[in-house]
Amino acid sequence: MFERIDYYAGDPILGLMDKFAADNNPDKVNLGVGVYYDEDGKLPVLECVKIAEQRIADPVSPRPYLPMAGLPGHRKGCQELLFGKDAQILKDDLVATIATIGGSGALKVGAEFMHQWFPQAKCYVSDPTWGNHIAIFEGSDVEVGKYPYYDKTTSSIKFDEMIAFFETLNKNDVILLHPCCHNPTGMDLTREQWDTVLNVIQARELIPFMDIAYQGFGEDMDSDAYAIRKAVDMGLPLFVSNSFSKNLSLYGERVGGLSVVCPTADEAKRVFGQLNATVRRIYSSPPSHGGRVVDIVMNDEVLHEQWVGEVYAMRDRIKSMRTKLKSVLEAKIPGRSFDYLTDQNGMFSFTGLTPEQVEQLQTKFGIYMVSNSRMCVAGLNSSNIDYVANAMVEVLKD
Ligand SMILES: Cc1[nH+]cc(COP(=O)(O)O)c(/C=N/[C@@H](CC(=O)O)C(=O)O)c1O
Repeated sequence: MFERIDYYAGDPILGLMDKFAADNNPDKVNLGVGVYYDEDGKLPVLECVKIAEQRIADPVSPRPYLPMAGLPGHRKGCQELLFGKDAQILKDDLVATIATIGGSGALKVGAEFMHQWFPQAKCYVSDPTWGNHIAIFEGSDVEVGKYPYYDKTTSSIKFDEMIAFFETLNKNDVILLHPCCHNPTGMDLTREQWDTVLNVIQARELIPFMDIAYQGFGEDMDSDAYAIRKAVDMGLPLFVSNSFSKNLSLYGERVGGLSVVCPTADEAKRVFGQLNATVRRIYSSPPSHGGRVVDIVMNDEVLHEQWVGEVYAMRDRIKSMRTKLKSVLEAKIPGRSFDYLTDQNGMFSFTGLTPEQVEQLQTKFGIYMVSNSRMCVAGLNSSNIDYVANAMVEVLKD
């Protein structure tokens, strides 16, 4: 019956978690999956989340189905985080926002919506990008192409090539963009570069789809949303998928959002309805617990302020690990530049190691990076950073 079904080769990122768990090396270090670990190597529960969960736990309340679009407070929290508390588009009801099953769920609903309502549109992703971007859109029968983005030889962005490529695209083609903390390269556009990209998108009548999964880990909550808010200022139609997995450290609670900025309130109403219909036919409604945590943290002023502080502490620890690793490596390999570690933003660094060197790190040292050489810098801490640096020196020498 099922003998013709292909074996699943596994996911290049999530598959690392199982391999890491099975590794008996006492010195093993997980620099694979994009998860923030604290200075003790532990996945934190944020203080603001603890308080929110205490409120949810006492008094205990029933767990009815949520609306297809999720809790209004979850949706409001997404909108204010992405567009700003006083954004005119929110006052004018121009944004259709639903709560989703993480950023992945937001991308999936967005892809399904595009396939249904813009069937001719192709989706273009950066080269390289988060691998699941391609799988999610192709899984919704949206044809996926790649735009030039990262130059491995110079550890820089192929900006002119990217712009030239955008200028060849057709009306309503979708461009999947990372507003900050690019995954997997960590290389972000400058504000001037974003302005140029958005001008081309406007001129070619392309549809920007911005996937922001690390808001707050780059510069700050508002700066990280620069591209999003600039697109709004320009009056562009805009899709935004956001994730609270990393900045609320709620990975397993599956909380995110999908927002669509529309030209009129009537269009926003139409889009909102179809987003609901799309949710209904995929998973009916989003999870309750995570949605309530988002609602409480995002809408309680005191908890929101505490949350921002906790995110910036995570951001700053990652930045300190980047600086430390760079200085240790440059001391051990004089004359070789490791500027990429501090040029890059957010959770990831594209180390440029070859697949063979990445494999050696794993088999000889128990250090796990993604095979494309992506390192999750948030897996580094004071007790493992010298071990990782020495191992990198070893494999770089071979
Ligand atoms: C850019 C991006 N977008 C969306 C997601 C999905 O987030 P979620 O809210 O958990 O559905 C991730 C997750 N990235 C990390 C984990 C993964 O691969 O699923 C990663 O890149 O390691 C991203 O890196």
